[in-house]
Amino acid sequence: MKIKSADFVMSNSDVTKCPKEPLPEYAFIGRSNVGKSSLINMLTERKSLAKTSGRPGKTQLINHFKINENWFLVDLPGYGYARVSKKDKNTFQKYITNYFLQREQLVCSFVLVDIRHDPQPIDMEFMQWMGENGVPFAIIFTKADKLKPKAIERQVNQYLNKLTTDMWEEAPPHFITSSSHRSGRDEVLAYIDEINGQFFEATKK
Ligand SMILES: Nc1nc2c(ncn2[C@@H]2O[C@H](COP(=O)(O)OP(=O)(O)OP(=O)(O)O)[C@@H](O)[C@H]2O)c(=O)[nH]1
Repeated sequence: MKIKSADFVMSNSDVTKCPKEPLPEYAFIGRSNVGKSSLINMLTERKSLAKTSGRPGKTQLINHFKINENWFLVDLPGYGYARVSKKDKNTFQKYITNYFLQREQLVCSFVLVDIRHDPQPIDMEFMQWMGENGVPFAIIFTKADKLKPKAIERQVNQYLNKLTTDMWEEAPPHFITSSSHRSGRDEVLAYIDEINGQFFEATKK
């Protein structure tokens, strides 16, 4: 997929105020500092569509970007940031939960995990919650440039084994990416393209 346009549309914390256009939507979520902003900038070929920084936990809203005038990319707040107060955490959980459960045009979410880390309870719990609530998702492993191929394979297998042993028969789709090396981009975009095709085919009927 060629990215012809990528435009910021709005930020808010209320799912009912999200854009009304019936376009397929893809949410990106993961632990703070996982490399989400860098990934979004790599995918869209924009230097700072999503703001990158070394300061974890800065995105606190549901951020909509319109891509190629025919799908939405949604940048969600990072979870598990220790310095966010308990009150903020509860508010965060509520509006993010509402977003996942109520946003009809959300066709797939990408859960980002740092490939260097072993499966963390917070990520597993989140994926389990997505599965239980029928929210389709794929996993994006980030920062693959930090590991050698053998170690990448080991980490990916660890995740997939854990998911298939503890949760489901089949593991969700997964992608291995590095924003620093610009790898995995074509695969993620091809996947989005494929789902977009299915979405527009289904809405024609
Ligand atoms: N080596 C390497 N570092 C990366 C990669 N992607 C991001 N980083 C670094 O990881 C840190 C966090 O990156 P961000 O893209 O800001 O992460 P984020 O998930 O948006 O962070 P939050 O604001 O906490 O949500 C930065 O120091 C990035 O330079 C990658 O592919 N490879």
